[in-house]
Amino acid sequence: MKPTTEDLSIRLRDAEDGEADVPFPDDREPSSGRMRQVRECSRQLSQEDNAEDRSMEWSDLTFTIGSHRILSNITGMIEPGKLTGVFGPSGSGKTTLLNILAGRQNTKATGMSLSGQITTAGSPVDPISFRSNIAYVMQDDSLLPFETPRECLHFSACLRLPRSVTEEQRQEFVENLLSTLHLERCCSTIVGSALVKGISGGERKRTSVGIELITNPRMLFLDEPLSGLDSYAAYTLVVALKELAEADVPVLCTVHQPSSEIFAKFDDVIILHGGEVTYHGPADHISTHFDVLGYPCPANFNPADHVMFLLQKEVPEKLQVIKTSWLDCGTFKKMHDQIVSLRGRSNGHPASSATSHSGAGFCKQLGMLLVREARGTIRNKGILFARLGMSLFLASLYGWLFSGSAAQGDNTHSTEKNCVPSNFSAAGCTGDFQAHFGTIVSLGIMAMMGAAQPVVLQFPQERPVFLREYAAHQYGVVPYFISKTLVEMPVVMLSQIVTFIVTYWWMGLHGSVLLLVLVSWMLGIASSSLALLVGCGVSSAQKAIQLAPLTLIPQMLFSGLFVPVAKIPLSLRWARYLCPLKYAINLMTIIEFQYVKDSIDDCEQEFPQAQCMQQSLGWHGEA
Ligand SMILES: Nc1ncnc2c1ncn2[C@@H]1O[C@H](COP(=O)(O)OP(=O)(O)OP(=O)(O)O)[C@@H](O)[C@H]1O
Repeated sequence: MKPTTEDLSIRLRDAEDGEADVPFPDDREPSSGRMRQVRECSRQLSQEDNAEDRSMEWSDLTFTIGSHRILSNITGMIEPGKLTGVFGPSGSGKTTLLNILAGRQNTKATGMSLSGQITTAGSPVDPISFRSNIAYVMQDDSLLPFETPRECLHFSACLRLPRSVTEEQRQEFVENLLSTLHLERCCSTIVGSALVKGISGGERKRTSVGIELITNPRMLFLDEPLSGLDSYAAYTLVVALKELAEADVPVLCTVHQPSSEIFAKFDDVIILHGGEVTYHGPADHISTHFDVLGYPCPANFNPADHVMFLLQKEVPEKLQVIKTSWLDCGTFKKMHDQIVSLRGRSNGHPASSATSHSGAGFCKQLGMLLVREARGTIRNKGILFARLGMSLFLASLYGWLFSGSAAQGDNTHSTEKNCVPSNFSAAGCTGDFQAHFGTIVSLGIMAMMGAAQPVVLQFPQERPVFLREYAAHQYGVVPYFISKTLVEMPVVMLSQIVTFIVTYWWMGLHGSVLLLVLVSWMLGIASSSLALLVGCGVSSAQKAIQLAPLTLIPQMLFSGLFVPVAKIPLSLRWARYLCPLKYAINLMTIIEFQYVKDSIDDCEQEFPQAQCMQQSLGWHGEA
């Protein structure tokens, strides 16, 4: 005969009574030496002590999007001293639960609704305003590829620890953290990326954890920290997390498929299925729980695998029985009573929220960002040489294409009568003048594109790092932008010098080479700032590439090459004031054609070509 839900509940209670010497929650003896030292050190350095508030409880959490119930009546808690894992099949709601508790899930958009209560040490919290108290390590590591683990930790320590902390203390803390996370061997190797080999995935993950430990967080959440790691790297990371938990920081992490060694490291586990809890309690009690429900774990079988297979192969009616039995069992009731008692003690007082603002002032932020940006630019030799190589190649191509096209005007001042340069054809603004003016416009366009193109992709790639650091109040937008621009300036200058060294004599230009380099450099800076703006407005590199022409192509239309300024419809003519390219081309043509300007002024009435040039260049108040 099939056991009823009531029978199962009684059997579960009996089984739990037999284990009365393992109370929930259990008080394990903290074993970690080094992690505890790091915690103590960060607590002292950040001058905060909130050890008592380090628990989180949630009850009856239900989250729906439209008609889709993603989480259903979830109740649970995490406590200091414990490493808690959230397990479950794909799509069971693990990430959603973690994000809601961490205040990183948008729950207020149209069609979304969240109900239930979240408290910390019994005091109600709004997860979004409490989020700065929770360190969160995302599934994809947000680290800069050309920084080393030591530099990442040092950067974070400089900007997040209070100003009273000395440089020696900071360095000592960083070294301590590196050795606690077993990062000594790779501390001077770059992090790397998909294209550049760097430290291993496990080391990257431990670096991310280290960054979050700088400011003494109340709790640490990690989304799928073991994904992509080999079994040993995954194990060492879990050992580090366990040590951290034992040093009084509750750690909650989602895990897809833990090995038995990893599973054994967890103190508590939450098993989700279809947005509902099937088990939440001590990891070493899970086999007994499912055994009582009629699903004994075979000998020498990983209990996590056993439960995961069970949840995926069992029919819906039986799964419903498992879920109902959980709400009826003693483990759940003890946890529920503990939550009620904690909330009763706090008397509904809202939780204190320690907001961590940058420990550094504006100049310190700017200095740190400048050093990091310059370091990244110098180390990223591939991109640096590609930029300079591209300038060299394009300059050679342009030089070849326009070779000598500007040189023919040298006889301009030679005769009194023929005062307009000989390169102005009788057909008007076409022919040689067009080629001469074309050299200037194409140099301008090259400066604009060459500076904008690399930057437009840069921010979308760095976006996760910026968002993480900005959310942690490490620095403001202004120092970030200034540092990027300041580091971009010498790079743009270098590529303009390369361009003009190749083209100036080859094309036979007349204007001052220094002024031409200066103007195209300013154009490059303006264009890279514009590209940064486009990059900031979109979430991915692909979108940035698609949007970039929107800002660059209209500038070319107002350059004066395709249609003279005077012929642009009045209703559109104002737009040229928004185009750095137009300003630069005006300046460059004034510099380049200065030697014929007087002649053109003198001959304006006599030669229609001269008037045409006045219009193209925007002289006589048209610019
Ligand atoms: N914005 C959304 N709109 C509709 N459904 C969503 C949305 N976000 C998540 N879901 C659904 O919620 C369920 C839970 O998603 P969640 O990412 O939390 O699962 P998970 O357990 O973390 O899965 P995995 O292990 O594969 O990452 C899934 O069925 C998913 O399709």
